[in-house]
Amino acid sequence: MSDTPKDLEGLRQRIDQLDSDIMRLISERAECARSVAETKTKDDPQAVFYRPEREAQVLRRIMELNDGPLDSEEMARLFREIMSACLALEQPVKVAYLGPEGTFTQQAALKHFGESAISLPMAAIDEVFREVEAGAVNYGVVPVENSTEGVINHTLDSFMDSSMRICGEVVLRIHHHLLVSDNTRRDKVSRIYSHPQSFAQCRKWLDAHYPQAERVPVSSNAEAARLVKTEWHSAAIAGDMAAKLYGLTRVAEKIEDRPDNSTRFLIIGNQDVPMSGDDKTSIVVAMRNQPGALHDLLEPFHRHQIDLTRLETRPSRSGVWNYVFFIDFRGHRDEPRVAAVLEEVQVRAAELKVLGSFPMGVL
Ligand SMILES: O=C(O)C(=O)C[C@]1(C(=O)O)C=C[C@@H](O)C=C1
Repeated sequence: MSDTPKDLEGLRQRIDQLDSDIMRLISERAECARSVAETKTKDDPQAVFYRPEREAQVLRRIMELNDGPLDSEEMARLFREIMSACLALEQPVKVAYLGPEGTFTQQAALKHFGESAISLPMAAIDEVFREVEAGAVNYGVVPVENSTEGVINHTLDSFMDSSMRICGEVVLRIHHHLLVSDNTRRDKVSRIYSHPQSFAQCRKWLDAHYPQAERVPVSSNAEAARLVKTEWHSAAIAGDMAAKLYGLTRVAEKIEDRPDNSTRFLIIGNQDVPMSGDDKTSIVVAMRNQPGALHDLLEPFHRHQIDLTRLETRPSRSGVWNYVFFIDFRGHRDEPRVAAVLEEVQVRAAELKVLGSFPMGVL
């Protein structure tokens, strides 16, 4: 770095030169990806181009190699976009998400697949499942749990009726803002629109700042933002994407009660994902309704020292007062230790479905 020029003109010339080098290297990388695609289709005409385990490895490696000055997440985000563009060159990937446009789920889809993916909004979670199942899109993105409000039951229930598998996860920090339009009389806000989950995540802030305003629940944050455009006495609680989409202004930023408020989303698809080196597995298990059933189910995990990351109970679709358990744990189904546990659980359970093994969310 000792030959780095010090004057503005010299620095800009250096940047131009570096940009040319970066562009040449990105093009070379893209050529490589194109050759990867040819190799994949030569071996298998039905080849799958998107490889979640490889993408996770590429991003983790970049984060490990990086020594600044950009922080590792920032660097990984740049590579996320390069890979997204390379994948689009192999085959554009089509992703359905819980819409409408401007929702946090769209943000999660773009964070996971990058801006070169074609993303299509769906009106409901089961529609996302149906589109993937029908082959109209390659993957789907649905929310599964929020750190403040807990699990999204609709998503768990959709897995019970579906053969879809989980191919990945993405965690998004959720920041809510109070938004108004140019027409809003800010001192006269008497109605606030938002999704019920967002109201719940901002309850204390609303009680403190807008105790008198009517809270009107709507189907999504983006819908809340859309409604505000036409009413002078209304505001919306929504995120940045919705604010940008509808040209709204933030009156108050990051109004969520908990600063670590985040939502986990799942990537659903038709493929079994190989090991990436840092994976998670999701299963759904129905136990016979008898004393000690939950203990019997969990005991093998404890004995094989497998780390459970989540356990949810949902009413079973068959029979009153029967329950199924959704369990997430660290490890991949191809690891011998995990395979052994799954075999034992299979014997003890009335029914076991492996929803998928997939890379832990990287970004
Ligand atoms: O390694 C592959 O299989 C590729 O297709 C290349 C590549 C990449 O750009 O690095 C692109 C898309 C895949 O999802 C994973 C990685």
